[in-house]
Amino acid sequence: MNMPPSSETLTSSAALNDTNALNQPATDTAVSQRQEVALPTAAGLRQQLPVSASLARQIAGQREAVRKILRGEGDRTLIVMGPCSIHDEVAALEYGEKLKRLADSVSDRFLIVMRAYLEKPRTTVGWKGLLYDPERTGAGDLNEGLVRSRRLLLNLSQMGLPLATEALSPFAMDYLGDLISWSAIGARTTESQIHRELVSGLPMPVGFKNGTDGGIGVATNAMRSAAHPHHHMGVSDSGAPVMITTQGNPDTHLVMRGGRGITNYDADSIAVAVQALAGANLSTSIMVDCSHDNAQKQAERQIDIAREVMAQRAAGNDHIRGLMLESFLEPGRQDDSDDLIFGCSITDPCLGWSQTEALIRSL
Ligand SMILES: O=C[C@H](O)[C@H](O)COP(=O)(O)O
Ligand SMILES: C=C(OP(=O)(O)O)C(=O)O
Repeated sequence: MNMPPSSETLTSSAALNDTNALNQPATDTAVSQRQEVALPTAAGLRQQLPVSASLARQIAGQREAVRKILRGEGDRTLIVMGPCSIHDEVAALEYGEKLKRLADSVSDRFLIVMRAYLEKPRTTVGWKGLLYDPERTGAGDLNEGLVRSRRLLLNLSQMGLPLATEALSPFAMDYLGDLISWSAIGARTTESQIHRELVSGLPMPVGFKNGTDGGIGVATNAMRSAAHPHHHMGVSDSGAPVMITTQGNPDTHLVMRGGRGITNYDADSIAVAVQALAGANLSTSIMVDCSHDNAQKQAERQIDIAREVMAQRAAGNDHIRGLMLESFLEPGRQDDSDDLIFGCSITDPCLGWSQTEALIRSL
């Protein structure tokens, strides 16, 4: 049966026959509804704020130290700890100084890596971190955010601290990744193919968080995907669109953070996860995130969780290789305002410094 052409078909075939229409630039609604502001290229920012040869050697050594722990070598436990997010560089540097002293004093038992989180994934909307909106006005200023983020990472690295971050924008790592020794893919993005492709090309160990529903299947799929080579679209160091080919990242692991209000740091949950990882022929090294759904947004719960997890490790569970803690100078959290408490989180609640120090020494 001959169907009459739809009005859409008529429009497009009319346009195809109209050479003038073909020569007109398309009015693309997706493009016309956004504004663009030029950013520096990744190479340009790295040149403006360079990593010296000795700092690059330090970071290569720190990545290797993290890798060894996650590969099961040695007795040390990796602890990734620091603020939920950094909104104030002065407070972050003060925290970094304290952390460095603490890290040095327990370095026979722990490798402490500072959380230097500059991008926050939001459940819906909210402040997205220093990188996106350094003045926290809501206007966003990525030019300023990139410079301030890189300068802060450089200053913290120069103190001798290994640094951790969450890789959220697939482009941010080109600007900052040379300063990072361990990276997370968050619960909200572990299922994303784009993030798995990104990890496949990253030069540092990466922890995939379990999904926000608490299930580990998404993270184990992520580990399999990220271990694989990929071809994907991206932007070169000099700002051109390119096809990127990655080799696969052999150093990924699972981070257990609970989900949907249910915790998963107990021995049974960890045993189930180890079995699933072993069954999939993946690394059975596990980091327990003592915060997020495991702590049910109550920062102090991290103390008991960290102790309980370290007790499992002391009892012989060698699969547990790392802990994550959210900690800052002051305990708790605050809503953003013009009258902020110095060193207190404006995102998730954190342990204060004295609680943090006491906890690490007790472990
Ligand atoms: O770690 C921080 C938060 O849990 C995460 O960014 C989500 O925050 P939100 O639910 O407040 O948006
Ligand atoms: C957002 C974070 O964690 P998750 O992805 O587990 O919610 C975080 O560690 O800051």
